[in-house]
Amino acid sequence: MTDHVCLQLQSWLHGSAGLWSSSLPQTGFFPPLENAMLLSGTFNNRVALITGGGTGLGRAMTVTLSQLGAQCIIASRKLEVLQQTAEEISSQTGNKVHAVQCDVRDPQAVSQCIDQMEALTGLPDVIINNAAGNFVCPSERLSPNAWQTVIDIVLNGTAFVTLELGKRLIQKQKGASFLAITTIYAESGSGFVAPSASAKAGVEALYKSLAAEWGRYGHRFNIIQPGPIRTKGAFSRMDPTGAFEKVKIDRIPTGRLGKPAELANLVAYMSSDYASWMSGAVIRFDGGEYVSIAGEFNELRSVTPDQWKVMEAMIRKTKGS
Ligand SMILES: CCCCC/C=C\C/C=C\C/C=C\C=C\C(=O)SCCNC(=O)CCNC(=O)[C@H](O)C(C)(C)COP(=O)(O)OP(=O)(O)OC[C@H]1O[C@@H](n2cnc3c(N)ncnc32)[C@H](O)[C@@H]1OP(=O)(O)O
Ligand SMILES: NC(=O)C1=CN([C@@H]2O[C@H](COP(=O)(O)OP(=O)(O)OC[C@H]3O[C@@H](n4cnc5c(N)ncnc54)[C@H](OP(=O)(O)O)[C@@H]3O)[C@@H](O)[C@H]2O)C=CC1
Repeated sequence: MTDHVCLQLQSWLHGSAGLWSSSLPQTGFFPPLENAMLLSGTFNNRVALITGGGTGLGRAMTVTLSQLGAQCIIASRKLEVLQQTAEEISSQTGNKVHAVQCDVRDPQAVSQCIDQMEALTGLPDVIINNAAGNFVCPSERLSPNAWQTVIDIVLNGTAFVTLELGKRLIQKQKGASFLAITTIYAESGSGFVAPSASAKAGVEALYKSLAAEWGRYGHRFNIIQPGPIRTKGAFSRMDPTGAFEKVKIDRIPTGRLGKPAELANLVAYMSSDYASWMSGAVIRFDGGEYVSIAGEFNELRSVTPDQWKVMEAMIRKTKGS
């Protein structure tokens, strides 16, 4: 028996058993709740700008904020996509969603887009910097333009939107909540997405800096780092073959991907007056993925109770160093 368990352990250590496969099957402990969490009317008489709000996670944020009473503006490059999303959400919630075309890489376009927005709704109370560009690529294959494109969308785009709106809000003495959507690897860095990691780290530095500087103008700045949540935009560029999805799920302690509506509830809370004392916060929202990857001994999840008996006996038998 003991020899058999030792052999199993050796085979596991040498990688013939799945390193990340847990000895306990996930039993659906963490079902997602996808309805809007806050009270209806929480965002009545509020205007929310969501960059990249036409698709994926930005779209889900727009649905939730609109359900809760906000008048939303969604902005990105593809006007047709924005218009369709805006119409669908407006008719679903009864609250107007406006579509405004804007390439956040271009500061003049950003300024014009904000002019348009001011004419439509006045300056926003809630700003969600969600637009992004990303793709997996070995760093030695990146061209200068590939690097620059991601930095321009993510870091410069967020800065142009935030600074232009911030200046106008300060001028009008109007408070606002700013939120940036980054990623869990903004902190750790990550191979194969170096431009995105660098840009998202820059966004976090910008938001923490402004949280300190612009609280005096009534502005809050917070950050959410989502873990993997299925969207066409992300998954088609991060896992085009689908080969890595199971690996990802296996290393998430809650045993599943996140849902767009779950993230949208957190966005709504952090953008609402219920969070008016929250500024400079960085909230990781990843089902436990980050700590699961980081912990030195977390692979030991694969050790079975029989294997633990053998290992414990070996450890206890050892005397001295
Ligand atoms: C290990 C397990 C992995 C499993 C993963 C599973 C799930 C994912 C989990 C987590 C996700 C975590 C984080 C996600 C972060 C995100 O940001 S996801 C958001 C993704 N959404 C988007 O990217 C939408 C917008 N993107 C785009 O429009 C385009 O993709 C692009 C960013 C490229 C910008 O488009 P455009 O301005 O039209 O640029 P170009 O096509 O002209 O390209 C500019 C230069 O970039 C080079 N380039 C483009 N694609 C690639 C590529 N795949 N590889 C290498 N280089 C690329 C292109 O050649 C241009 O450079 P040159 O001019 O040729 O030098
Ligand atoms: N899904 C996930 O697992 C994760 C996502 N994230 C983050 O969540 C956010 C949303 O991503 P997700 O919904 O998955 O992906 P999407 O691709 O659906 O969203 C990205 C959005 O950004 C917009 N966008 C891209 N370039 C520009 C630009 N130059 N100017 C204006 N808008 C632009 C796109 O619209 P258009 O093409 O019309 O311009 C699109 O709506 C991003 O910040 C991403 O980094 C972070 C961690 C995990």
